[in-house]
Amino acid sequence: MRGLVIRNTGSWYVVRTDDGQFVDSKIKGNFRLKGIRSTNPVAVGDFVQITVNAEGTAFITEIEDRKNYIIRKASNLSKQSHIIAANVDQAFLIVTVSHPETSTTFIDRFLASAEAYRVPVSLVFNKTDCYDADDLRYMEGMMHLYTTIGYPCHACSALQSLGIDALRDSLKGRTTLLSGHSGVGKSTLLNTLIPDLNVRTAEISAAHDTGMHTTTFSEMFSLPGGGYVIDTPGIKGFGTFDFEKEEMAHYFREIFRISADCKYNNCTHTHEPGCAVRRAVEEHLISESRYASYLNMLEDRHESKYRQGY
Ligand SMILES: Nc1nc2c(ncn2[C@@H]2O[C@H](COP(=O)(O)OP(=O)(O)OP(=O)(O)O)[C@@H](O)[C@H]2O)c(=O)[nH]1
Ligand SMILES: [Zn+2]
Repeated sequence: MRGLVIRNTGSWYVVRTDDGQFVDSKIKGNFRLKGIRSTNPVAVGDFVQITVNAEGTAFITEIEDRKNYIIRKASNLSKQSHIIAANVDQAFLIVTVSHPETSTTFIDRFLASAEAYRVPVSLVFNKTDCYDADDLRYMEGMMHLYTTIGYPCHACSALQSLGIDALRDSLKGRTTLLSGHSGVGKSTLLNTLIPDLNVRTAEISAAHDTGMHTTTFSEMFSLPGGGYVIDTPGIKGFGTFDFEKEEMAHYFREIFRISADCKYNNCTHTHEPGCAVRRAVEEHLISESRYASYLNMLEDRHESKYRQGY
């Protein structure tokens, strides 16, 4: 029987079969996936084949090829990775202008890593109900900036259900990873999008699930209008990605576009003569905050923060 892995609690996986049943499943035998040494060979978002036992539980016997997957290193020194989610269509980065403020550095790092993983991102500005005039003006500026670069933006209040319809539209029929700092309102948004969520999570949480609510595991929720949202508690960004100094610009779309005009094709856009990027920053064609994030990531590269994941 074919199904979708919607939840992982240690050695057990909850599989939603194509005919809508939830089956607690375990891995049979040793799965070795090409190219990755992973602590969890099967991840939320995987399509699998299962064989149901007499007790009603099942063995996962096969994993279908993945369209993509998002990983982070299991620990700093480990070569093993943890797969956060598989087969992701897009990510929603939930941000707030205040209560708490999400920094542009954090946003730009997230966007850069999403570029590396080739996952399209939309920015969702939440808590608009508690913004003052300055906050709103700042948010509009940010929305303009990121929309221009090519990231769709939404404004909403998860608490007051404002701006939720537009979100629903772009979530429909897709598998969306939900990310953002702690406290920006991810859980609140999930509950607004899926009003019977509490009931549903209770329903699918099987007997084997005891003590595993430490929210370190990703979980997939099906949306009333079709599509899925993946909640990744405790994971603020995409995992690791390695890159050379000259490649950093690839992950900043507008910087990359303009870098075609730099004098040197290995330009790092820091000090080189004839740098079109630095000129564009001076002429306000590239935002200073984006350029600052770019420099910031270049510096951090030496400390290999991005190899460690976060
Ligand atoms: N004013 C206002 N408060 C909100 C809104 N959305 C969430 N909050 C509040 O912000 C706080 C944090 O919300 P959560 O939904 O728990 O945030 P989270 O992103 O899930 O946080 P973690 O679970 O720590 O990752 C709660 O007190 C919510 O009531 C909103 O749209 N407006
Ligand atoms: Zn340059």
